[in-house]
Amino acid sequence: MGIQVAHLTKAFPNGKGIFDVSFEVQEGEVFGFLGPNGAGKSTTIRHLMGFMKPGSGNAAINGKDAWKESPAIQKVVGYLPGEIAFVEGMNGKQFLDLLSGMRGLKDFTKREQLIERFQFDVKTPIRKMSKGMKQKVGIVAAFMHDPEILILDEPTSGLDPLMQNIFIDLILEEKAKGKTILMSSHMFGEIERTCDRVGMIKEGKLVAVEKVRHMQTMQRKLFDVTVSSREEAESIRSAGFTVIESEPLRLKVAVQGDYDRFIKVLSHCQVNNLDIHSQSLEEVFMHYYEREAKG
Ligand SMILES: Nc1ncnc2c1ncn2[C@@H]1O[C@H](COP(=O)(O)OP(=O)(O)OP(=O)(O)O)[C@@H](O)[C@H]1O
Repeated sequence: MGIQVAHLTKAFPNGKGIFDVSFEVQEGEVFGFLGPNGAGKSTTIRHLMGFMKPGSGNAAINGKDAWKESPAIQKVVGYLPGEIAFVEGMNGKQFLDLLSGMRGLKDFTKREQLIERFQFDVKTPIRKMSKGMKQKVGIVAAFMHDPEILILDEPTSGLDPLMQNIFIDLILEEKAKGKTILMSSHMFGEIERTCDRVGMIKEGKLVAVEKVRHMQTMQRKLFDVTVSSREEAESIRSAGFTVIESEPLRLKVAVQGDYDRFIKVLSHCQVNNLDIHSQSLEEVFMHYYEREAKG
């Protein structure tokens, strides 16, 4: 069960679109869908919600074809669109009431908790809301019926850092309850903190799917070290690590995993200065992804 996308292709007349995209999100898994603007994240997601007919291939949720069984799917999924289409003239509460009515929602506890958590005045007319406030209404709408599957298109866009953190906590709680979640983003940080696996899409093609944990093991640390003699600098240079920058007494060395051996090499030197920088997962992905692109 969960989410399946198989060879999904949709070419727009302008030549853009998505091409042969395949991935699965297992039940209980949180999957991050990462890519730059215009890469095809929303197009893929719209197919999963049954808003678009695939050119070829298919998308399915819990074994149901997203296009053919779209009404049934929309009932069980919590969906946050990239851009929410609000009904003119409503305030936040009226909008949520409308959706609650359409879904036959009886228990409003979760909805009230979410409104409290995201701290916004639900009675504000939507046309007067900031982008962030509208996003909060969208988040409440996606989560309030406690769906088993959540499909979230750039959920933190427009949220300030405090609210981004509240959102990340919410995802982690839902994950702990066993929810299946697909979320798109162009920010690596939130994907790293929440997701089990990440798929990277570029120009309509899925270029890599990896476990976040695996990406983390590929993370390097950059040691910026200043020693007191040229001999010491040479002993570091010849120890078999990747030296990125080299001055007579100062070296920038990339170390991946074998920190202990590097520290032992340093222990024979007089270290006058030391800075350590962890390569971000985004940098790891970029390298990975350039390598994949070159084949
Ligand atoms: N209905 C459409 N007709 C023509 N082109 C489209 C249509 N929908 C999307 N596109 C194009 O397809 C590409 C993928 O768009 P999509 O919205 O899926 O990207 P995205 O990864 O979600 O980007 P963003 O981060 O900007 O939301 C873009 O070049 C977009 O202009």
